[in-house]
Amino acid sequence: MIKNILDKIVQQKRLEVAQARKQSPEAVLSASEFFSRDTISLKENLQREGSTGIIAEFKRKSPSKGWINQEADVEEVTAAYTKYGASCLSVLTDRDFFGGSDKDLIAARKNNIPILRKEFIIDEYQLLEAKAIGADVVLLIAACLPPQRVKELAKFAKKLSLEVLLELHAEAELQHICDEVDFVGINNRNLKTFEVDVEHSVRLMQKLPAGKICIAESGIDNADVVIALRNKGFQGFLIGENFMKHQNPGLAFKEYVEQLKQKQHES
Ligand SMILES: O=C(O)c1ccccc1NCC(=O)[C@H](O)[C@H](O)COP(=O)(O)O
Repeated sequence: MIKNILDKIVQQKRLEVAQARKQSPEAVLSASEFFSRDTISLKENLQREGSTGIIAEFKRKSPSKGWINQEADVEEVTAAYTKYGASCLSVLTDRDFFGGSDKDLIAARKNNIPILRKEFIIDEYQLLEAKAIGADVVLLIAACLPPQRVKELAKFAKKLSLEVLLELHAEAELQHICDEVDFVGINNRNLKTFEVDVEHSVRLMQKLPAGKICIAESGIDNADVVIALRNKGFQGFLIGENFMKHQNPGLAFKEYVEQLKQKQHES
């Protein structure tokens, strides 16, 4: 029985992985021009003095909103995100639910900042793919994986020099946190109702073990929220729709960062 959207997405991923493995076996992936490149560290970027901490997402559509920006040009948008101070790019590579593709990430790779492959990872093959298309960071979603699989996949990612963001939605998933993950993300979007509540990340953060870099995800719609979350100890802020809903997401990002800097200066 399908319980929420993630179950549906994971079902689709199983089919996609089986098909992709036939089309491009591991040896093909490891021959990619990006496979041997040195990855760029998000950890270092987030800890850099003056970092905005913003992980700016290229997101054309979503299960909760349908099409957000069907026309957006990935090269143009990610270049602007980079130019105006993103600490990292997040690129959705899922086609069916988010309108993304591996090609989008390859296009975003022209920018010299870390890139998160935003994907629903259930298999080591997808980590090889991430490396082959030029990602630096991968996402593991606790709600899709048992704790032991998080550990195995995170270990495999580290061998490929990929940093790992573990995403939590609920307190019951705290047991998924392991030494191999670099960042713990708390997603504010309820997967059953799609409601977003930024206070969710604040509440759950208080239960996290010390020592992990925390990233707040979803529904962060203004600079005041970033400041409030930073004051609570978050170092990263994953933001998609708030920029992508504008005709010119890069300009929306620029204005957001200007507001953030202005407010930080005043406080
Ligand atoms: O965005 C959705 O509707 C969604 C539905 C089901 C699973 C994941 C979903 N989003 C993935 C994300 O984590 C967000 O794209 C990311 O946190 C940015 O969120 P936002 O700033 O609210 O676009």
